[in-house]
Amino acid sequence: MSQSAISRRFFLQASALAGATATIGLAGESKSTKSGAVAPKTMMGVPFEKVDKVRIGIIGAGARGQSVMSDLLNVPKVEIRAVCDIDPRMIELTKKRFSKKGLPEPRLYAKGPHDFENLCKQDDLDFIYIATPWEWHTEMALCAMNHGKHAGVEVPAGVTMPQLWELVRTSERTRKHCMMLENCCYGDNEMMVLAMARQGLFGTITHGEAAYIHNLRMVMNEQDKEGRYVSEAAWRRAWHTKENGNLYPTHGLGPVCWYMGIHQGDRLDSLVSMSSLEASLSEDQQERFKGRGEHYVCGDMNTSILRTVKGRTILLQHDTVSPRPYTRHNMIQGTKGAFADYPERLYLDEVAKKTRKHEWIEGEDALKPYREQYVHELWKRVGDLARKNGGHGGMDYIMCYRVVECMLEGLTPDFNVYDAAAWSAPFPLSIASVKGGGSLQKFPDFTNGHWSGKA
Ligand SMILES: NC(=O)c1ccc[n+]([C@@H]2O[C@H](COP(=O)([O-])OP(=O)(O)OC[C@H]3O[C@@H](n4cnc5c(N)ncnc54)[C@H](O)[C@@H]3O)[C@@H](O)[C@H]2O)c1
Repeated sequence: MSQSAISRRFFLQASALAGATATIGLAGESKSTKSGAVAPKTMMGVPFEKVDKVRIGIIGAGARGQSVMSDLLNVPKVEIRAVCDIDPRMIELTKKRFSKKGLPEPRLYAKGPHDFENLCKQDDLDFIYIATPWEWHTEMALCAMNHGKHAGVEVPAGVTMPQLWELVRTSERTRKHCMMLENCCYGDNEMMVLAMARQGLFGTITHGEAAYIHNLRMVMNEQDKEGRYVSEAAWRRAWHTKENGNLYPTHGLGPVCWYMGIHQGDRLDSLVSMSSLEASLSEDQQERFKGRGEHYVCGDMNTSILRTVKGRTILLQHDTVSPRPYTRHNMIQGTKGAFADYPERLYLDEVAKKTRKHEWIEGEDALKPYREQYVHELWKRVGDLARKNGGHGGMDYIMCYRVVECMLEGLTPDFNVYDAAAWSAPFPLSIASVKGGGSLQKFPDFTNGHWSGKA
């Protein structure tokens, strides 16, 4: 097993976080390519350099940036020293937040769409968090790494294959981490299922299901009193006029990749994708606004099927326009059992054999003993604080806390640039597959062989 797999296993097995410090000092190894040239060193298993406080810059202080800022300010040993946004209202909100907390105001950057480059040059920053519209993520993460900072980028990390490759190459060249901050990996259910998967409760894992099904029709149209678009209405709807595929793959996919141990002995290999017709967004626009003169091309429901090198399959869906309740599916199937979410339920072959009933174990009382047995160590330690302080039921606080902890203790991050690239790749690959009538698309091996643990 590779060193990175070992360090991750410490973390993923829930009870041994303290033991993870044993991985300090690991370094990636060079690898010769066929042409004889030396490939850049991998970032797999590379720990953060240890720091005694974490100095953070934030690019994008909109809805998400403000929420994560609030979480970060509740994590011990964090200093937010710089904030950038092109919208003066977000700069004002930031000022108010800091003055309310009695904290020194961070350096503020608001002089246009490229002022973030000046933030990246500020020399007293360790980590730059990026929460801007998708089209900016890669450029900003590259800039952060090129100026010697670790990057923490919102989802997805990039929207084209060349962008994802550039992130990988830049992280390897600069030796800076590029983490895509997939907060859903840190949800209490997701971390519990991770512990179950790692401890073999599901047997051999064969299949998973993931999704981002969230009716965002209101969000995509919100306007303030002056008629200006609010938050994601300013940019998200525009993507529906340009691309047809899975525009937001990572919230469901990230946790399933963790359960399957992707990049710890398995790798995403191929994908096929189809989209339904487009109808919900245009009907809604027509009904509420008599249309906006916009033409939507993104099918309401996009369904992709992914296959891993080991032969596991993942159903991955995206629908942000249809009227139905929220789900990320969060489903995992193995030879001994399954878990599915929304609502959460468990199926164990050994229980079914005893009860002779093919029924889910569901409901608070029935699931309680499993929750108690498999609660993740991080949730045990900081779950109360997370629930009190954190966005999205506490998962955002747990994620912020964990990133900071890794930097303070000099640990290998829980995910790296290869995860960012592979989990984001269904964005461009599904678009290509839909264009090709459901054609098969191959995932490249972003890790240069290091996924197998043998390279
Ligand atoms: N992980 C999650 O749970 C989660 C939740 C919501 C949003 N997001 C992601 O976070 C990102 C931001 O989403 P949001 O909801 O905050 O959107 P938003 O529109 O509210 O915020 C984006 C901010 O970026 C600023 N911005 C745009 N271009 C900029 C530039 N060149 N330089 C500096 N600032 C710039 C905007 O002024 C705005 O304040 C998106 O990628 C979104 O997908 C993630």
